[in-house]
Amino acid sequence: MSVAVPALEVEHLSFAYGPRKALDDVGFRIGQGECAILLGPNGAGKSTLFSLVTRLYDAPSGQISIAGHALRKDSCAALARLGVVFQQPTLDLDLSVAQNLRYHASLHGLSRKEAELRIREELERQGMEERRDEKVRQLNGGHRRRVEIARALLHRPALLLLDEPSVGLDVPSRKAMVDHIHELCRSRGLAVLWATHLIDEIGQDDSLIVLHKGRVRAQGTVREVLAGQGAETVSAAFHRLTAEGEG
Ligand SMILES: Nc1ncnc2c1ncn2[C@@H]1O[C@H](COP(=O)(O)OP(=O)(O)OP(=O)(O)O)[C@@H](O)[C@H]1O
Repeated sequence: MSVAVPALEVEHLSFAYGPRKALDDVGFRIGQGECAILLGPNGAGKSTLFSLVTRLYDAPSGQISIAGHALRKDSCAALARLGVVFQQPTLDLDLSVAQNLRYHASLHGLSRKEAELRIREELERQGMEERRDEKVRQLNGGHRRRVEIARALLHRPALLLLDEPSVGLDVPSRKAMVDHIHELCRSRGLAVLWATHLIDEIGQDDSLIVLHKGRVRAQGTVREVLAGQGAETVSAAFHRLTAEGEG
């Protein structure tokens, strides 16, 4: 992939549930190595956006491209470059860590040998290698999340979607996860779209996309969004942006 190709490009994306508009002409780009935080109050359209990027729903209008592959025309190539961690855990609790990961690797067509190499690499990266033969049921919430992130990375995606992955984690587990994701962006050039309500998870170098009532209200680096709102904190900028149009 050339440097100029964004990991995710969304153009003129709209979606409605019957008469209810959920997304209205949404557009943004996420470059390689960029960690983009998606902020929005309840009902802003975050889950709808994720459902369209993962192709759970088809977008009737607009265009989504993942690593240069148009999702509608070239969906296999586009989805092959996508990793996802859903809000609800999706591991099989009665399989071991390694079995869960092997299953995912085989779905992505990795050879057994390549799968074993990558499983070891991802588990080591998160300090989980010695837990590989334990059943997922025996792991705590933070460790389960680590396995889910390892699984989402096995096929080396260009873009990782994270849907509030830190919900329910204790403070040390959250911090470990946030640090790990930022490190992946820096060291591997992984691009991330991360939906969260937790403003303290945002890093200095992250970019922000603020969604409200189905429209992008602001996007840019943390500094640009703060300057645009004349705000000192992300929290203050967020409240200004999402108070507009209320009532
Ligand atoms: N299945 C559905 N049928 C009808 N309306 C829906 C459906 N799912 C979502 N909506 C509506 O679409 C809009 C966007 O919802 P969405 O769930 O995408 O927002 P969200 O930002 O993910 O919210 P939350 O933070 O609460 O998960 C809301 O007005 C919501 O009520």
